[in-house]
Parts: sequence; structure tokens; C-alpha cells
Amino acid sequence: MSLQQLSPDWQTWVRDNLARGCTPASMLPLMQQGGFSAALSQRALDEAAAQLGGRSAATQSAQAARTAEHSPLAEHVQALAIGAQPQRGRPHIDLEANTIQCSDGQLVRIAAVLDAPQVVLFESLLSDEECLAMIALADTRLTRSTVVDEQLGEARPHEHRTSAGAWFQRGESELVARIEARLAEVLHWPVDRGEGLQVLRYAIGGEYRAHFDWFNPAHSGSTRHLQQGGQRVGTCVMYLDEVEAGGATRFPNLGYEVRPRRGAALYFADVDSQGVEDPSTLHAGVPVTRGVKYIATKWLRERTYG
Ligand SMILES: O=C(O)CCC(=O)C(=O)O
Ligand SMILES: [Fe+2]
Repeated sequence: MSLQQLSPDWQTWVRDNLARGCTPASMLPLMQQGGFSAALSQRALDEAAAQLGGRSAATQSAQAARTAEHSPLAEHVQALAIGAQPQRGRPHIDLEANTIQCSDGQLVRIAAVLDAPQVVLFESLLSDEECLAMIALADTRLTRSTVVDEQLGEARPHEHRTSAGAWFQRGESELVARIEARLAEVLHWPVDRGEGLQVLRYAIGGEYRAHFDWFNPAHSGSTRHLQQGGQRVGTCVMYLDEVEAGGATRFPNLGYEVRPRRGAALYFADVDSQGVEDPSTLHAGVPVTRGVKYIATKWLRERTYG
């Protein structure tokens, strides 16, 4: 039942690629990049290959005709093309149970799941103490938030983003390292493929208007960001504080929003199951109308970052 342990996206990916003649050897590294162990990937591939072998005779002969056209070189080129195309890996969350027991003792609850775009809402990803400690640390270094200029790639203040922000180096303190290690465990995505945590503080009226977290490859300003660590493949917004009114994270095209709650976290994949930038992830931090909103955001990159 190893195949069942993969997310539905990954199961489809494994079946489709085997069916079109890719070798398990070419797929194994991509699955490992996606966060699966070599042993689980191998077993899942064996299982899917066995299932494929048991299909109807008609399908099998069509498949045989197709694979007969494949010289080893053609197969190799095809395998390379899979790697080069947007077949990016993306984080993977074990959704089988309703809780995830982290090795540091934190019991994380899965509160809501959307399949596509993949959105997972967690409760108690952070403890109250962790949230309050992050707020206290951030308060000492908050500065006006910026957006990335589409043409120049420079960070600059913008009326669409009225919050104050603080960056934290990866692993810069025991607390930051603990949160990062927990995220890596829950999302099956290595710490070194993440940007440093960013804490944002929104006062009344503060907002972040609708945007994508992925860098648009068509914009010249994206080039230098994409060169360093590749695309943003996932976003995790952790809510550090209660907000009396307003301040939801809203996906306007999905008609869905998450209201802040201390310790909860919203994860969404920025790319679809094929690894392509997903326009349905358009999202906004809606204006705070009463209270103050604090979040910590972790952006996950396709490759090693920094
Ligand atoms: O403020 C929010 O709820 C969303 C923040 C966000 O989208 C971001 O930091 O990229
Ligand atoms: Fe965002």
C-alpha cells in the first residue's frame, strides 16, 4: 500500500509518467526531491508498475507499441525533459490522520483541506508561548514592508502593502530553528529550501492587496529571484495573534478566507500538481478593522536557497 501513502497528486504523477514510458530510475530522484524517502518512492513505483502491468490486454498492447518506439536515448531525453519542465516537486503533507505528531512534541491539527489549489489549514502548529515570543522578537526590528518591483526586482515600499515587517535569518535562534524544523517535518520540505521567516505586523487599516507569492517568469524583475533558489513552491502563513475584526487571508477567486487565530497556520501550494505557477492562489491580507494582526510567513523554494 505504499502508493496510497503518496498524496493524490503524486499518485497521479507516478501513474501518468509510468504509463507514458518513463523509467522508475528517472522518477525516483524527483520523488525524493518531493520529500519522499528512497525506500517509499521505490515501493510506490514498484506497486504502480505492477498495477499498470495488470491492465487490459488492449491497453497493454497499445502501451507496448509506444514503448517499442523508445530507444534508451529517447527515454533518457524524456526523463531529462521531465526534470527541466515545470515538473517541480512541492511540499507534501501527510493527510491520512487528522493530527500530525511532531518529533518535538507539538501535536498539530489538520482543520481544513482543499485539493486544488492545495490549501491546508492547521491548528496548533505553534504554541501560544512560541507566538508571543516571535511577536516580542519582531517588535524590536519592525520596518515598513516592501514589495518586489516587477521590472527591477528591487524591494520597495508600496501602498498595496501597508504592514511592518521583520526578517529572521534561517536558524538564527533556538526558537526560529525549532519552528523551521517543525515546518520541514510537517511539509516534508528541507529547511535549506526555505526563505528566512518574515514576521508582519498590520495595524488598523493595514492590508496586503491581492497578489501571488510566485515570481512571474515573464517579468524581468523575477530573473534574479528565480536564479537564487528557483520558484516559490509553497507558502505557510502562521498566525501569531488573535485579531478582533478583519485581517483574514482571502483567496478572492476561491471565495475562501481564513480568519486569524493564534497558533494556526495556513499552507498553500503556489504551484499546481505539475509544478506550474498557479493563478488560483491569488490571495490578500484583508484590512484589519479592529485590533492588530501579526503573522510569520515562510516561503518554500524549489531548490536550496541562500
Ligand atoms: O496577511 C496575510 O494574511 C497574507 C500575507 C501574505 O500573503 C504574504 O505575506 O505573502
Ligand atoms: Fe502572499
